[in-house]
Amino acid sequence: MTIHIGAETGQIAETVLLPGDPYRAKWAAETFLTEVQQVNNVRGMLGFTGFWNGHRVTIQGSGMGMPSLSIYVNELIKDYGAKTLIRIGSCGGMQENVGVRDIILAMTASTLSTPSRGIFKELNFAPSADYGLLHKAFHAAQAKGTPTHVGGIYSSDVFYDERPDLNEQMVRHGILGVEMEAAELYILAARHKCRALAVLTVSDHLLTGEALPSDQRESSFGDMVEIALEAAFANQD
Ligand SMILES: O=P(O)(O)O[C@H]1O[C@H](CO)[C@@H](O)[C@H]1O
Ligand SMILES: O=c1cc[nH]c(=O)[nH]1
Repeated sequence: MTIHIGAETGQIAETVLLPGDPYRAKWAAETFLTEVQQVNNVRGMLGFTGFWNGHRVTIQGSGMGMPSLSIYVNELIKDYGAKTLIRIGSCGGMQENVGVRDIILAMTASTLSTPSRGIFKELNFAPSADYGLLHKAFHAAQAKGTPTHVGGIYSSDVFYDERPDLNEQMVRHGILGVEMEAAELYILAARHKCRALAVLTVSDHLLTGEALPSDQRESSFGDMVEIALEAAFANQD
């Protein structure tokens, strides 16, 4: 049991999927896992452990933004021994060829700042995904036929952005989408020698203004969860 996670030692699997939304954790656990046990409800940040194709996996909400994710990921790694951490999140599309419902596999995550800024000081560390997970996720997505993009994303500290000039530069430099957690996940994984990846579903588009209606989100998000699970456990069957 930690300050923010009520699970007993041993109740968290080595592989953890991390949606920002705790209700997405509940939906994904109930939809994709068997023998599901709720392992956290501290602050309503729901977490569940169960099995997928015989593999033990935890799905734990991370909250919105890097400071929140940092709390859960620090405790999952340091107190519960998590080794593979895959974010399953929504994001805003930023390129014309990226459509709503498409999947983005975040190879790198640019930022203005992260909770780790203080330790890096003048170093502009480049947060990047675990290549093995990225490679497996790409093949899993291709096998499904889900439109998938691999490349750089932007992890923002704000949802309501006031810097259109910055967005212009990111679009110009090929950034695929914007979300709010992946960069700090990648940094923490690097620091603690864990594997991390962000698998994202495009829920809205910054250039077109298109947004996925809430009733259509579940099925699109399903592909993302399956891709994450297949990547985590590829070659382990
Ligand atoms: O859908 P989730 O995983 O929460 O991710 C995205 O949605 C939230 C903003 O609405 C932020 O957490 C952002 O990263
Ligand atoms: O952070 C996010 C998530 C979804 N859509 C956005 O535009 N931003």
